[in-house]
Amino acid sequence: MSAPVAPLLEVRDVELRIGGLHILRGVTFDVRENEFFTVIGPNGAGKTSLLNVLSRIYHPTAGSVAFDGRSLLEVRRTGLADLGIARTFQNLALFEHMDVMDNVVLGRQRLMRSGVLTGAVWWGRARREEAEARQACEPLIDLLGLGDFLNRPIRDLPYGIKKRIELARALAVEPRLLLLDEPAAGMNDEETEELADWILTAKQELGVTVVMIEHDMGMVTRLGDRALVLDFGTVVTIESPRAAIADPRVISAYLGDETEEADDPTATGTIAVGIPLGQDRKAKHA
Ligand SMILES: Nc1ncnc2c1ncn2[C@@H]1O[C@H](COP(=O)(O)OP(=O)(O)OP(=O)(O)O)[C@@H](O)[C@H]1O
Repeated sequence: MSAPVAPLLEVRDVELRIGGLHILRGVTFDVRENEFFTVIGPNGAGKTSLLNVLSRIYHPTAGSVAFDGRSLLEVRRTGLADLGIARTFQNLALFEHMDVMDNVVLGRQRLMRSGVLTGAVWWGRARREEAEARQACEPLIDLLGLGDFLNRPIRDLPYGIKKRIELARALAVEPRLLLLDEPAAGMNDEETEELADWILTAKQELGVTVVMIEHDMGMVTRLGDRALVLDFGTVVTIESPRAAIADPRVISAYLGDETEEADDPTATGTIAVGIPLGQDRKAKHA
């Protein structure tokens, strides 16, 4: 009998308190290698805070986070790329005046030995490395269908393409684990559908493990192997996305006190997206 494979990411009893707020409460889950793991939950549930813990922006008050058997809590944020962890943000973080290729190549910095300063000294080596980095990014540019936009400044491109460039830049790190924070935020249905295709293509071709926060339930059910549902910083359930959005505990988490007034929240495939964070929800964090 073969030994069970250890999870790639192990999160145990994570607590996060900031000021008077208790943001994450005993959050525990595993992500398996090659899995597409999604995190859903109402506004203010703690999803981005959880991603901030995984990407070392927030240090948890208690609990442990291990990546490939090693504690992440001893790793600096700047060391994540070396470990093979990359992240995208809810708001685009691209250099608007630079072209597509330059933005994507920036993602490879950790793989280049010459930094900006050493580059000034070892000009020749830096030039060579940059040329190699550009060459190494070409298959990724092709994979994500960005070839036609290569030398265009980011600022001239539509939002949907910019999101794809951000994905390419994160993938240029050659990560084992990719953290996506609401990739479909601000996109229309068509753009969302298209981005979902690109994410799936990248995942399949590059064999990367993904943790994705997303409000668009169509995207979550289409891409996700499992969904972790957070509410008030607590894990409500971890199950297949379809089972999760039909789970009465999840429906009631999304609807809060409005359960009796609402029709079937899953009917549109976008369960309760945009339900505002009411006073009751805020009070419960304290
Ligand atoms: N640095 C911080 N300082 C104070 N409060 C914070 C901080 N970070 C997060 N919070 C609070 O923690 C709670 C959870 O926020 P978080 O952004 O993680 O939720 P979310 O589930 O990602 O919400 P949304 O879906 O609206 O993005 C919120 O009440 C938020 O105001």
